[in-house]
Amino acid sequence: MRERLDLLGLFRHAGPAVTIALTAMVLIDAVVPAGIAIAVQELVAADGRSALGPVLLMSGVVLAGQLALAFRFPVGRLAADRIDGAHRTRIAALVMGVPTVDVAERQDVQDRVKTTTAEPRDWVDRTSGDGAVSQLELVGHAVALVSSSVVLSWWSWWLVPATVIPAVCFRTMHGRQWVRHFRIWVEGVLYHRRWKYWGEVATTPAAGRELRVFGAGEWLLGHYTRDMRTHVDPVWEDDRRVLRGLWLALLLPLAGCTVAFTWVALGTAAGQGTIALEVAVVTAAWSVFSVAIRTDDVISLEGARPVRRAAAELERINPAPIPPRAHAGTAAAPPPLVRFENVCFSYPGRQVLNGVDLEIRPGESLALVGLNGAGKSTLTKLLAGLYRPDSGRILADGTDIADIPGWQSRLSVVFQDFLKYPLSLRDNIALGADDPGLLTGVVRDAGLAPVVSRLPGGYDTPLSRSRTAGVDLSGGQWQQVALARALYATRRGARILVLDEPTAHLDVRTEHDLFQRLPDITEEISVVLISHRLSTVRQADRIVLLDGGRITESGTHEELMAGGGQYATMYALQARRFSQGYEDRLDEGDLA
Ligand SMILES: Nc1ncnc2c1ncn2[C@@H]1O[C@H](COP(=O)(O)OP(=O)(O)OP(=O)(O)O)[C@@H](O)[C@H]1O
Repeated sequence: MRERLDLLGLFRHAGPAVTIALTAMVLIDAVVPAGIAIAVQELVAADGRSALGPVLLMSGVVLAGQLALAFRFPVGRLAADRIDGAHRTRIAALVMGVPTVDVAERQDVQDRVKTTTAEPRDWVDRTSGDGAVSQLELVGHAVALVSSSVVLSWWSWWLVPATVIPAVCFRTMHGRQWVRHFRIWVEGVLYHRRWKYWGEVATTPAAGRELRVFGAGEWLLGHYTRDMRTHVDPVWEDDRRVLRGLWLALLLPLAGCTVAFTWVALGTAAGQGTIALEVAVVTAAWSVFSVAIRTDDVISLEGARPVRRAAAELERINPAPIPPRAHAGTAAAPPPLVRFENVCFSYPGRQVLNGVDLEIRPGESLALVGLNGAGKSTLTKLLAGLYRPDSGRILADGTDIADIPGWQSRLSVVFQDFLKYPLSLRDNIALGADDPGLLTGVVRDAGLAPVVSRLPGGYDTPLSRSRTAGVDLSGGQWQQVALARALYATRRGARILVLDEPTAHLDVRTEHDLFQRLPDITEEISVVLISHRLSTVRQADRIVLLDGGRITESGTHEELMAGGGQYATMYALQARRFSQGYEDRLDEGDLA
């Protein structure tokens, strides 16, 4: 019951006009049979008197019914779409509202997000909006039953249970058959996906080449048929069962109608009621029957249930309000002194940081180096407050960053896997906080100015081939866009700039130019730079080496080289390989 009320409550997202219009149409549709019964009664009873009134009544009822029928689907679609829009926005806000990313990364959270926001692909898939509209229609069915019952009771109140009870029993039985059918279908959905997959493989040109060359067509069709039969055999078997059961179940409302028709006919013959009343009652009994056999809402309600449940479970993740951005023009505070104190952190089943002690001093450029998988990116995500340490603390000017409101707006990051928005260059950099005065400067600093001059629409060129007049950029140019985005945030108040492999896709010259400019463009900002190219990090004020979950070396390039530790070994090895023309990344095997 609660789930059903919740569904009706979703109409608050459809807007009052649409909700009122749809409710009116559903109610008109529901009372049309009773209205026709009354109009027919009036017509028959007119008998010689002017039939103008009854004819007008009949015309009005029929017309209203037809109009309601014509508008019900588009208005219902509009309501469902608005509800779905609000529902999906709410889910996105819920997930976005969690300041750390560990919750969003959880498999159970991902599964629920997928369930609750998926577009319907198969006949069993339904959205929240579909469920809400079906629930309203169910209310309409109840109104239809009540209004027809009123007409039936004019003959005898016994006619109401005699017709309505078998009709409700039929609806319940047939509804259960549909729910069972639905569940059988859903149980085999894994095989459904598989045979869909085999079907796609069989018909795509790329796969077609391989299948022909390797003569694997028969093998693939075998899989296709086997998986399809595994899924559809139980469904077809249940189809047959439903059809067999439907005949038996239909006997119930038919028996109710037959009793009503016979009773009324015999009564009229015996002079118990007028012909006019008989016609009205027979029409109402037919209406009860027709309401009983409309069970299409059952699938919508059942299909929307997992969507609603997943949404309710996501509601429990308890989001915080999305933190405000730092604003341009506000006197930006100087960069803080950041201290990692004995920080430990694990992903599920894997400890990555094991007692990190580290200082990021105000305004310094700090290079963080280490082998692949050492935990460098993880450390910067902890700094950005995207994860919380399992133990230990990260302090900014003595306060735990978890207790600093809007901490994330004080940072700017170029992530290794930065996003490429299919939007204009302007939006890709400003992310909606447009300030033309800042844009030109960061584009120049990121080395993007020549690219912008070649774009057909300048800053407003969509960076996606799928958009009208859109263009795509090269990997290196996209990286410059990500850098410009990060620099833009620093101009708006961020005071720590994290660069995680910011030049991995840049050519040597562009990279060299960028690092030459970096000290000037990041003045009064702390910079944390992660790079595998040790030739580029050597210019940093300080270099720290992360190994075995701890900071094991710290100093300037010269100090670390003189120390002869792991950094010195890595540097020497990389310099040698570079001079021989090899790629300059190192992994554990190189140091053995
Ligand atoms: N979201 C995650 N869930 C589970 N494990 C993760 C996740 N992100 C990273 N890891 C694991 O944590 C370890 C450290 O990863 P991280 O990306 O921090 O290393 P890194 O030093 O930045 O590596 P690279 O130099 O290759 O970029 C790796 O073993 C990685 O597989």
